[in-house]
Amino acid sequence: MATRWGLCGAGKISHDFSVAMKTLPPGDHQIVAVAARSLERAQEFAKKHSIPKAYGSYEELTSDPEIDMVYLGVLHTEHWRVGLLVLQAGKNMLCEKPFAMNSREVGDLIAASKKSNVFLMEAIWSRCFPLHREVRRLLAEDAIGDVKLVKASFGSPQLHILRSVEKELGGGALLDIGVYTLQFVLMVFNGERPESIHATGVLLNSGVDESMVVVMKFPRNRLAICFFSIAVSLPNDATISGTKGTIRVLGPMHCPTTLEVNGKMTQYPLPEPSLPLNFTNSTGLRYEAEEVRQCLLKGLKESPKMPLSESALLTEVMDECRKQVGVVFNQDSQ
Ligand SMILES: NC(=O)C1=CN([C@@H]2O[C@H](COP(=O)(O)OP(=O)(O)OC[C@H]3O[C@@H](n4cnc5c(N)ncnc54)[C@H](OP(=O)(O)O)[C@@H]3O)[C@@H](O)[C@H]2O)C=CC1
Ligand SMILES: O=C1OC[C@@H](O)[C@H](O)[C@H]1O
Repeated sequence: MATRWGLCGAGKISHDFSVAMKTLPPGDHQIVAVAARSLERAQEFAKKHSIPKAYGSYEELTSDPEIDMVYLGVLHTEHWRVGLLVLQAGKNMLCEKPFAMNSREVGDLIAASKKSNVFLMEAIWSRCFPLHREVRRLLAEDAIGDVKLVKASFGSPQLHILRSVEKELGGGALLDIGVYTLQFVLMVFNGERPESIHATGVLLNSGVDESMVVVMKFPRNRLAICFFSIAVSLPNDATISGTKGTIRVLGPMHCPTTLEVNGKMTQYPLPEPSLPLNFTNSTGLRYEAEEVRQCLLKGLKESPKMPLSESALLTEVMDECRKQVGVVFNQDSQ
């Protein structure tokens, strides 16, 4: 039986997610409904993507018994509020990154999923790409010896995008794109907690971070450096340096298709989209959708690829970076 999806939010990422779903077998995945804050907008989206049902509120979608899994594609600032609505209604949920605005909100989402005994995953789609399976295999087999240093960058000029720059919309480089570089480091170090974090950054007038550099030290003298910016382009790649070799994930490291291991390149091509996309390589969103389906089929409540404990740690690291750089959201004082 197909996994029956409901989409909360009819914005840019929900569009790309819907296009990606078209690259999967319809017998495995179906989008049965979309909800937006306005019915008209939901209906327009549903028509474009041939989705049978459209709702003018998220509440209506969460009480649709035909939905197995909700994809939450609303702004960062809405993940907590709408996420709680979904989880408390007893629905499984794949929540766009960043999971929420801070550790308190993430803790609430995790607690709500446990209380309702439903599946929950932060949509760190990078981890579901086939290339990542290979990276994990190489690390597990010690193919590059002891990992000593990890480096990851993500720069994307998006100062013209309101949600990237406005504090009330959850703006800043860290939560939007820095999150990918930090999760990469945590993935390499198997969810271990860093011993120390040093973050420095540059703020926009709105008080959110334009650019940041984060240096972390992990147990057994292992280091990581992440740098990211919403003002400039960067290589957007990631390098894992070990005593016996190097693994490089070429840009775009958050949705990667090229892997270099000790100088040898391998490509992992993506399917072509049936409609124009808003973001790079978005047909790769298919892999997280399939990961969710496989977890549901196994009766899992979280994904081993992005466990809830790692989402919690990732958010704690981001909280600490924001504290050091001086980015404070209203949500931090609630
Ligand atoms: N995995 C990936 O590669 C990507 C992930 N994302 C993540 O997806 C999420 C949405 O990003 P994106 O699609 O670019 O954003 P959009 O600007 O397209 O907004 C998404 C939805 O958020 C809701 N929304 C918009 N403005 C407001 C507001 N002022 N108050 C309350 N809700 C609002 C709307 O829902 P409605 O339609 O119901 O009105 C809108 O459709 C973010 O958390 C982002 O991090 C984004 C891009 C790429
Ligand atoms: O997840 C994302 O990846 C691509 C970026 O441009 C976008 O802002 C971000 O949300």
